[in-house]
Amino acid sequence: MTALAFVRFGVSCAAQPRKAGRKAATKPQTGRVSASGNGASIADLARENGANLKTLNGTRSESLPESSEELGQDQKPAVSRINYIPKSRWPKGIPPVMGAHLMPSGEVAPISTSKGAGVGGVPHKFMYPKEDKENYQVLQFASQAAGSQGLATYVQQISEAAIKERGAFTLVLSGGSLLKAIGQLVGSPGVDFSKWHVFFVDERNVPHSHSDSNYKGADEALLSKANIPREQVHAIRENLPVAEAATEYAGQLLRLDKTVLPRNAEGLPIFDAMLLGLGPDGHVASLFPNRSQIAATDSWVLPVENSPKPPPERITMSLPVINSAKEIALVAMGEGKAEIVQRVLEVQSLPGALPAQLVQPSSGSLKWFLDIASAQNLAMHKWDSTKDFPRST
Ligand SMILES: O=C1O[C@H](COP(=O)(O)O)[C@@H](O)[C@H](O)[C@H]1O
Repeated sequence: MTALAFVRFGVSCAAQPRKAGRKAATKPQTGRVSASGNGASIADLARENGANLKTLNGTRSESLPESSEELGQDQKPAVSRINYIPKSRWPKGIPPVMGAHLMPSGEVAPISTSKGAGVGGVPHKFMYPKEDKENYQVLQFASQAAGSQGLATYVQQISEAAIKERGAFTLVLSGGSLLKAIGQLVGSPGVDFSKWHVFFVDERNVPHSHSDSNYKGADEALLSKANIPREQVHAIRENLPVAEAATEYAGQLLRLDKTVLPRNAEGLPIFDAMLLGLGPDGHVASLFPNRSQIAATDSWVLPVENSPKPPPERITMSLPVINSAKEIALVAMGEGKAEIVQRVLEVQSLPGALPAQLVQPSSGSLKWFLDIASAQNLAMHKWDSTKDFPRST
């Protein structure tokens, strides 16, 4: 049995563009195409879609220099650490599309921490552990615009179902690039924002007016435009010491009526929808590789100090809370996410090295939202082969 279903939206249409300057597809195809048995590789897919194969197959020359000779003497050690991007590569700063960030050490954060795994040998394949994970899906859209539209539609559908069922919809937001997609729902008939309760999976410990604040991003993209009652926007408090902010947020969640935020058998909150971004190092929320927060099982909300991605102080929901959600969307679109998407979906990391691999809802469902650019390194056509790719046994 295959542990992970793969669905392509719209990618079999002729000449779906992925380059800027060509009009992007905005509507997802309604039909679903299973990867199994169609024999198409990502390269085939790219050809079908008019993508430049050389770019798709080439190593990401913008990530790493061709050889250490390109670097000055003082930067050579960075090259030997193959997971690190030399700062000299982008004198004007790391392109935001890479989602890169400087660590307190002054180095640029690793694209992924498991790159060495399997080098020179057979990589260990990442598998979602249980066989009965029919609820885990990878959705690949023909363009970022189509993926954003797909995400908006997904949220709209969950919202409608939840409101019909119990008169409320609970949505947990991340910061970053996915917020704009949800903003598209403003003005959509059929979205009853008055029943929405919005939460934050993580926040940076800065004032809400600060450009680093996830609340600010959500406010600009959605909250200021949609008629969600302010008391139903459950923000992580600003201007508190980080540990207090975490405790205060857990308190906010605990105090909510169970008709709004039900609990599961373990007493954990069941959010209707949780939208997670994917950092270039494999982080989700503010759960960073190899940090103690990943292992925390006794708190709903955790403080983070010395975050490898600035700002250093953050507040994050814990993995048990994330994994109790009914629907989780892991959103990673654009070429800058291609490498980490491949690592997370196909290469088994050391425990804790890729937090995104630990997003495994216990009884809910997980959908990856990818576009053709972020999925370009995946060997999805092999996923159903237990010989080539023993994802499930
Ligand atoms: O720092 C963060 O980064 C992740 C990923 O953001 P993206 O812009 O690369 O999508 C985000 O999901 C998280 O909420 C945020 O605090």
